[in-house]
Amino acid sequence: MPESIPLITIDGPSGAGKGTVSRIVAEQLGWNLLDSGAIYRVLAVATQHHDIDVEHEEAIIPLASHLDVEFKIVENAEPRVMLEGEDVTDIIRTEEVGAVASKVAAFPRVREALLRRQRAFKEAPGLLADGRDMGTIVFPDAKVKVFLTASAEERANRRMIQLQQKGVDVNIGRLLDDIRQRDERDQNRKVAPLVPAEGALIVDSTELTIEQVVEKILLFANDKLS
Ligand SMILES: Nc1ncnc2c1ncn2[C@@H]1O[C@H](COP(=O)(O)OP(=O)(O)O)[C@@H](O)[C@H]1O
Ligand SMILES: Nc1ccn([C@@H]2O[C@H](COP(=O)(O)OP(=O)(O)O)[C@@H](O)[C@H]2O)c(=O)n1
Repeated sequence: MPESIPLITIDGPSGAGKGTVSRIVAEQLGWNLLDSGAIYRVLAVATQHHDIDVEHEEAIIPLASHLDVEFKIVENAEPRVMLEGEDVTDIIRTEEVGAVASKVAAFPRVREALLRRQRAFKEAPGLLADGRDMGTIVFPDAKVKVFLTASAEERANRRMIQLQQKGVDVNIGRLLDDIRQRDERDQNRKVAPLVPAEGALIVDSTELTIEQVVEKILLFANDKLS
């Protein structure tokens, strides 16, 4: 019965550590993982492939409804993200695609079109879902909700290190501006704005290691689920 499938949601701004921590927690629990941001990012790339104006909600809705996205599981590595059969795993992680994703994500009917697809990830033995509205809109009944954040400076710094490790040339000032703009758009949009869900554990990871964040979340989850 779907009601009995346990859920942990982790929402928060860019660079807070949601993806990293979600992967570790899901692996430790042996649960499924939903990286909802990847779906918005794939949609952003799809608008570019199909020459669709990102300001034009009506044109994006059919693309969102029929988005041909697949997460290919690879042993001991990150899943590969496929759009219409093409591997877009690396392209979707760029800051440019993140910015377009947050534009298309501001359209209410585009979000609506992606709801069912996200909810379908709820399968036994459990689901760890990360994004912006996992605890507020997509899975409001989740027993365990976390809001993971960190200062904008720390998040920009983490992104810089992450991109440098991939060999990408970065400018910290520009990264910080991008992060602030995306925060502003995600927090102030009319539908599904980025806000902590009621009852969420708020974790500020600015001064915490990844291990400390994982430990806090697992403790909270154990308590809520037992
Ligand atoms: N608590 C932490 N301390 C230091 N670095 C972190 C921490 N959490 C995550 N990171 C690093 O920050 C970068 C961004 O994390 P990520 O999980 O992609 O964030 P998000 O999914 O919230 O955008 C990654 O390189 C990750 O290893
Ligand atoms: N559940 C979600 C997930 C992402 N998004 C949008 O998609 C963009 C990219 O999400 P992401 O989670 O991949 O971004 P990062 O936190 O990894 O930078 C965000 O800036 C949001 O605008 C959303 O609106 N709702």
